[in-house]
Amino acid sequence: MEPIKIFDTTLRDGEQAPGFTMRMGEKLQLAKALASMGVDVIEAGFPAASPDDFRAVQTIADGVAGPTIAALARCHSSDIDAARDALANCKKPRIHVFLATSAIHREHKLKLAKDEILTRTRIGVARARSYCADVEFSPEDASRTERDFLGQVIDEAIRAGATTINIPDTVGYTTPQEFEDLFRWIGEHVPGAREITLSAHCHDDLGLAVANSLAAIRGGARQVECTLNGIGERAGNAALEEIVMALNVRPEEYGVTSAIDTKRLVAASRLLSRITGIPVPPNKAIVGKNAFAHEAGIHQHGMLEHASTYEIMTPESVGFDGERFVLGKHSGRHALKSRLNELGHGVADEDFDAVFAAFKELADRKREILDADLEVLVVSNASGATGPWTLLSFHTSSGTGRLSTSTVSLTHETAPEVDEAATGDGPVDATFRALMRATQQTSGALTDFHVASVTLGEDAQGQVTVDCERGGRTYRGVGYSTDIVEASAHAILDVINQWERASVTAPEQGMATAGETH
Ligand SMILES: CC(=O)SCCNC(=O)CCNC(=O)[C@H](O)C(C)(C)COP(=O)(O)OP(=O)(O)OC[C@H]1O[C@@H](n2cnc3c(N)ncnc32)[C@H](O)[C@@H]1OP(=O)(O)O
Ligand SMILES: CC(C)C(=O)C(=O)O
Ligand SMILES: [Mg+2]
Repeated sequence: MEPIKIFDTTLRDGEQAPGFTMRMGEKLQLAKALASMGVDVIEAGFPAASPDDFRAVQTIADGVAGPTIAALARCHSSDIDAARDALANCKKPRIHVFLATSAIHREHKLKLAKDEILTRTRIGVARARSYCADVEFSPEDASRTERDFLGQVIDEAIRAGATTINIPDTVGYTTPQEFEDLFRWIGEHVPGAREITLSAHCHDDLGLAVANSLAAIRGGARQVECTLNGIGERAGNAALEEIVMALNVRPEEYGVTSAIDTKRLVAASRLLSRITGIPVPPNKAIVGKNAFAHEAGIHQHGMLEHASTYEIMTPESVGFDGERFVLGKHSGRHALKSRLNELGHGVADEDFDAVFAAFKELADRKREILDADLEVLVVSNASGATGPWTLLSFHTSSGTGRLSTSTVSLTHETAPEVDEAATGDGPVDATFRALMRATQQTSGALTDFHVASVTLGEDAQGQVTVDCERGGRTYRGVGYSTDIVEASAHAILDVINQWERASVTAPEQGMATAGETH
């Protein structure tokens, strides 16, 4: 396995993207995290761009040990001198000089002829080399540059002293096949190209930045330029974590190995996200919240049998400590049973179908089922206090300065559907009255009402506890739902069911029940 250099440009190309500006202390913190992760080169900034950029490069050059610290410069003597000055105290400095070479950039932007590009390249690289033994040259927009001319420019840069030639796909235009071929061509046709390091710098305008970087490696690149989370100009740069893990997971494909401590990838990604305030998309490869999460029942079953069924790398290998098994509407019996067992809520086989049905019903209403939701499911099922009345549906309306109304539809174990309506002081009172009327209860009063959130979030379940008084005794009912009025209806019906069950077993004494409080 040959070593490959990981050149991180999060602090330069990454910071160029709108919304990703970082402050000095934040840059230093990120640079230290990159150094601990084992990146070979940190491009710390573009010193000529602003006094702040100059100071950031200087601070990182002075304060971060380990990696080479690179500073970017145009083919302008003042830019190159600024890079030299910012790197003055650096143990491993690199000046990175660039100049666009494609016809589009030459004619429309730089307004320079080919021979002027060659001259400026020579002068710029030689100046940088007179200051620093490590000089990188980038022919900007290389992938849209005429091949012969690109070869001439690279030759000129190598002869002027460049030790790394970086081939940027500045606008994300190339394809993997074309880029691999370009690197092979440079290695075979440009004198001295095999004596220096060839590097790839890809942008993601067509979503091909990582694929193109990997293709460049196959073509002979031994340095790849990339950013954490793939941030950078427009659609971004190639994502560091994706390149590194592709090399790790498929070494036989690329034949190179990086020095990155992959266990630090997730932490570095999160640090960047926290600094910039820009969240990592959940489906982002390697570092996204869902990168190792499974909700689908078939996948969860496979994972429970053997993790390799649906994972090509372990979460530990990238430092992922997030949720793995997410219970939701797509989950199946295997995953539910396994989670309940983990929580210490083993459910008997004969009860499991009921718990699973209640789980699916809740999952249709709630995006994610959390452990507290499972506890509620198990507790509701274990109480066994479900009948004889069941709430089919309800509707309430209420508003400022007007009575609330509630209509309810119920079924009874031994009777057809019943519909009733009532008004009250608020939707809970109206629902209480409608339920009393529908179930033909002649006495009983709602004396206390308490609502609590079972879990957090906008679709959290509410737990409603009601106390109802009848014949000098207080009966307690509990209901759960993502809608608190519905949870109230379930809680009230829980009490009414206790009354009915009590009157069936001992009608004349009004016997105490499981839900009774004194
Ligand atoms: C592909 C890349 O990512 S390249 C890096 C891009 N990054 C940045 O541009 C961020 C930092 N840039 C800046 O702060 C500013 O653009 C500065 C300070 C560098 C220059 O600012 P200004 O002098 O006001 O010039 P402005 O940005 O408007 O235009 C760029 C100038 O650089 C010239 N230029 C562009 N690239 C190069 C180059 N590689 N070598 C020499 N000159 C170049 C342009 O032709 C233009 O020259 P002109 O002013 O003579 O017309
Ligand atoms: C400065 C160069 C390397 C660059 O960022 C690009 O061409 O995308
Ligand atoms: Mg770039």
